[in-house]
Amino acid sequence: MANTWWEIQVTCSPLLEDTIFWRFEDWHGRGTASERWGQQSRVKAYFPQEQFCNVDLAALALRFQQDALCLGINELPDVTWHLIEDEDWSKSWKKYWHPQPIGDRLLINPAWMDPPTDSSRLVLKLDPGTAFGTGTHPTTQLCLEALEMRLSDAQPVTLADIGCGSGILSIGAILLGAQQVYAVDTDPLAVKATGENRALNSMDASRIQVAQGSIDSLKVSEPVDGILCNILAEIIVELIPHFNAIAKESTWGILSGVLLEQSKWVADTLEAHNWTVATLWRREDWCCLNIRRP
Ligand SMILES: C[S@@+](CC[C@H](N)C(=O)[O-])C[C@H]1O[C@@H](n2cnc3c(N)ncnc32)[C@H](O)[C@@H]1O
Repeated sequence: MANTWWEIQVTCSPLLEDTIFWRFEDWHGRGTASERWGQQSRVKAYFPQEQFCNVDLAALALRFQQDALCLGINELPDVTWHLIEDEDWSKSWKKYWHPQPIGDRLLINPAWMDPPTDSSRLVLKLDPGTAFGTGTHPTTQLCLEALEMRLSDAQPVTLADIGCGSGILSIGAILLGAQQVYAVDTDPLAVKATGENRALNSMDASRIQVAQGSIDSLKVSEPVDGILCNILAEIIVELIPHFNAIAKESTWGILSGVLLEQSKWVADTLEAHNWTVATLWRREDWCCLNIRRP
């Protein structure tokens, strides 16, 4: 465990907030959080000191400015960073993360807090560690809400979770009634976090089988009923041609991590591989594609 952390703070136009948030999550920022600051947004994240040196941080600030220019935002983001000690760090980011209801049935509860006693929701306990997936990002929320709709008929289904991160979708799926989930992630820290969160939720290792790798590392013995994939569009379009190997005629999918302007590109790729977009759900600049066979 690191003793010293970078606290990076970006004050920017609300139009840039999502991009900054996503970049922080993609770089495995701990406790990524955003809040309104007058007319502006303020996004913060924490990183172990050894992850960046000052030069890296200066380059990162430049990257955010380029993001603003690419999006046609004239008001450039203000980026600051400073080092804080371990104890301050845990107080800093944990204070932004509270129990969070998602959809009608789930409640994401930080591992270090007692779940509320007055809620009838299914409690998903989570300590994301350095992995993506706290439930605060719109793409994760959209996937969980879509799962809730898909699994409400309580059919025993088997799922693949490609890019499982903290394991939030796999665990949410089991809570919502899925029988078994096969999860993979290319990041070993995500594989570890998924295993730890599975245990935190008292789920047997056989219900969520997690492995390091991508779609070809899924340990499925037969086609799955549903595919979950919340990764960036650039990666999803590379994975789509491989979906057929783990799917049957009735298999459905929930894909997110796709920016609205990328949705046509992803839909066209799906159609070229015998999939169709049944519904497209939108939150902020992101969308979630509910897919099935034509
Ligand atoms: C946006 S996070 C999603 C985490 C979680 N499933 C959620 O919905 O919040 C994407 C995850 O995909 C992983 N990833 C990236 N490329 C991948 C690939 N080609 N195959 C499998 N996982 C990948 C990343 O390491 C990251 O943990």
